[in-house]
Amino acid sequence: MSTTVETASSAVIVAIDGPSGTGKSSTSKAVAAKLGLSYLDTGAQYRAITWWMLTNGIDVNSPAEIATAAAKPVIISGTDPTGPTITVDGEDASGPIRTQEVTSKVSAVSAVPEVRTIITDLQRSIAAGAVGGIVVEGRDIGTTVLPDADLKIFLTASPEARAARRSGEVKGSDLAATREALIKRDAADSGRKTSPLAKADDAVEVDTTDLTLQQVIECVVTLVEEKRTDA
Ligand SMILES: Nc1ncnc2c1ncn2[C@@H]1O[C@H](COP(=O)(O)OP(=O)(O)O)[C@@H](O)[C@H]1O
Ligand SMILES: Nc1ccn([C@@H]2O[C@H](COP(=O)(O)OP(=O)(O)O)[C@@H](O)[C@H]2O)c(=O)n1
Repeated sequence: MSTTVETASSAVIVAIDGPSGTGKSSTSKAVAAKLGLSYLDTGAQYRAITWWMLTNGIDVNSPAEIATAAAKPVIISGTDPTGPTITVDGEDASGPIRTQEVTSKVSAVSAVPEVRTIITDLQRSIAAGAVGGIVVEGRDIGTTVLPDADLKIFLTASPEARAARRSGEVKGSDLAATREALIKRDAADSGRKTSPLAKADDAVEVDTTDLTLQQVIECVVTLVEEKRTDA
């Protein structure tokens, strides 16, 4: 299958990658809403397939079992940035995919090549159908899913800043434990064989450690507008 995604000529495709807590989701949603683009959270899709495996008795420590079951769940992503949705076999999965159990297993499930092939195809078809353009965020969008994206951004931030942001979301969470879990997940995502978390050679790197979310959003909006002017 070709990796080139064809969309209407005015449509812009933006790929935003980076590790956990760098601001991918918040930035991508805000940029897409501001510029009238669709939005796709690819992490939510990997979380959804992981949740399905866990609730359907699949041994998530067995890559062979995961591979055999990978094509079974029907995952549908709604791409409105002001209200993104995700369903699995018709059921709203937006809550259950954010549990600690799913977070701790998602790297193992998403490392299985059969899972990546299925989810990557799904992502490409969603991007191709986004006639007004789309912001797609994840770990391998600029390198693998949409290598011809018009603009590629790679967000980074220090582990301390990322852990502080993540623990700020959960009341009573332990900062040190959050930091350790985050570093462990980054290592698994960066170290896997198939389509690891990586910066594309032609991606613009933005270190968000000392930037406010608003500053990051403005930076990305400016980069998209520059691309549109150049086109
Ligand atoms: N530049 C920033 N400064 C402070 N907090 C931020 C910044 N970017 C994002 N956040 C906050 O950090 C948390 C994680 O952001 P999120 O967008 O979910 O990151 P990611 O998708 O990369 O994991 C959210 O609560 C978000 O509001
Ligand atoms: N393009 C992507 C996106 C996510 N993922 C996997 O999905 C997990 C969850 O992604 P996420 O974006 O929801 O993670 P958070 O950083 O938001 O916690 C990641 O840790 C990866 O294991 C991936 O492999 N490839």
